[in-house]
Amino acid sequence: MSNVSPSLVIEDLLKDFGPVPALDGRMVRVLNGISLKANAGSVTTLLGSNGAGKSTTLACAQGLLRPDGGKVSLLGEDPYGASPALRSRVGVMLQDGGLPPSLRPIPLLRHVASLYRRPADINALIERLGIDEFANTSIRRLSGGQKQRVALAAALAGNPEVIFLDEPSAGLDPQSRQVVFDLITELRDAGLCIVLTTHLMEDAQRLSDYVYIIDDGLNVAEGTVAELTARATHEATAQAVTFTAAPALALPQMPAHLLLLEPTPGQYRLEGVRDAHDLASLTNWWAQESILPDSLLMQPRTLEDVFLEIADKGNDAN
Ligand SMILES: Nc1ncnc2c1ncn2[C@@H]1O[C@H](COP(=O)(O)OP(=O)(O)OP(=O)(O)O)[C@@H](O)[C@H]1O
Repeated sequence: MSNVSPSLVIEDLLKDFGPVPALDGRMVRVLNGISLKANAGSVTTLLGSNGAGKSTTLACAQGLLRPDGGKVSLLGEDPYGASPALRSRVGVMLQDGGLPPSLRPIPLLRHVASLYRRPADINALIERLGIDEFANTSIRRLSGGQKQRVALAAALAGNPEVIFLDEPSAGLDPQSRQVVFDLITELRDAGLCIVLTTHLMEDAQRLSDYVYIIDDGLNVAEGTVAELTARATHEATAQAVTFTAAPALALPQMPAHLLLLEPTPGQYRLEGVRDAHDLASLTNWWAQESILPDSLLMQPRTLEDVFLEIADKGNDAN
């Protein structure tokens, strides 16, 4: 770990919305004490289900919303009501784009870049993100994925040190998604602090250096993808082994923590495998019955498994 201070520090963040008419005019607390840090040269991801509080956390981190408690420090300053000097060091890509609908993308991007003292090479960004392909279409008529690409270019136009990306891959086709992912990785390698939100586990797994899992306005787990998935292998639900063999085999008795199923004819699945002994329960049966599977797959833990376990625990506790 470097001794450089984190670009973003959030401590015990609280945020209330309301009054909400459906709740007899009461306020509703949507952030319940979120704490996190994000470093330069790193992709920090807030992962959580719909309504978990990710966008609200970003809005407080960017200074768009005033927190009701806790502290936010962005590049050493409180971002709420911050100086223009701080704002020029930060790029923001909002979930709904926030782009003026009647303008065409390229004049818009050139204008945004001209507002900054040290703008990015806007032509290079336009080419990189394929924006010239729809240069003559107004923002209003762009597809969701095209708008996303323009919004990303606008967020990068000022050459920011920190960039906030709210669901950057939403609505993108596989090719554009790859372009955006490569760009994010390059910006990270160039030293930017990138903070993004997603509820897509695969995106989080591919892009993140550090992940915070947010649930009900609180960070409930954190770590690198490797740390989060490794931790889960020691927990109750472990890896699954799937294999294909002749259909309708008589299934043997397995140790109580293992579950052997044939979900579809000839496709078998052993759940709850924690160690080599568990695997031996399976291979001993194959040896006794002279079964040689046609295919075999160990399924490593994914962020999705970790996320679902945490969500299950949350539901059990409620
Ligand atoms: N202005 C508002 N007034 C009342 N409630 C709000 C307001 N803005 C957000 N909320 C509520 O706050 C909660 C958190 O919303 P937020 O947008 O931060 O979630 P999210 O994790 O980003 O979700 P998603 O993945 O769906 O974008 C939700 O229950 C939402 O309905």
